[in-house]
Amino acid sequence: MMFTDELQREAAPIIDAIYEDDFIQGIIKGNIDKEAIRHYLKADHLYLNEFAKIYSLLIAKLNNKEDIRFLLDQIDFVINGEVSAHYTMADYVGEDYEAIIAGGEWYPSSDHYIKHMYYNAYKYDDASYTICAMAPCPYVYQQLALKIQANHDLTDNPLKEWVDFYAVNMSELMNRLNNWVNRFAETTTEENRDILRRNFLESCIHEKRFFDMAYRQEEWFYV
Ligand SMILES: Cc1ncc(CO)c(N)n1
Repeated sequence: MMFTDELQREAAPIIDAIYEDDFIQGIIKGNIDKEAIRHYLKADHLYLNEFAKIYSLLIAKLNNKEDIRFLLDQIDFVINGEVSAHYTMADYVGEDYEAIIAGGEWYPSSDHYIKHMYYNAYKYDDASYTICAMAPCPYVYQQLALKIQANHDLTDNPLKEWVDFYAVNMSELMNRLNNWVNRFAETTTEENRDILRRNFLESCIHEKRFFDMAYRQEEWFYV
């Protein structure tokens, strides 16, 4: 079994728990509180901006021109492509997207997630540590979308296009990220593999907390 297969096997219970949580169950039913979606968009717009910037830190760790070209394409996808998934959510809320995301911030759970990725990008020279912290972003969404599609008919669900987007757009990225990590994992120490494993599983938990953050409309200060 490849190292990343082991990671994904260990992540399965976390993804199952996310699937059962209120945010995803609300997506499945097509009746999630619009305030939860507004809060999600406020946070996720900023999260994706940082995700794109962290890709640029990864580029500095790579030498292969084709790998660098791929990450440049991923920066474009995150900034200009994934916004279509956000537009689906804005349509559900019934408000202008730019108006919704205005005033967003790194709420506590999103702040922790973003800094987990940056910490690894600045601490380690090898890209694999950062990639393991970033990989649950596409992987968890892909697995949730595929599980929703397999278990539910979303024909009349106003958030169907959000699910469909993540079911189809993550495969090439996951293959590339997995290849990078597996190549490094084959030659590094068990101690370093444990760091990679923890980075990946912590980010799966960060994904769970991000959805919960949106559902609870988490803020820094309750006054
Ligand atoms: C927090 C978060 N994780 C993953 C994705 C999927 O790209 C996203 N848009 N936001």
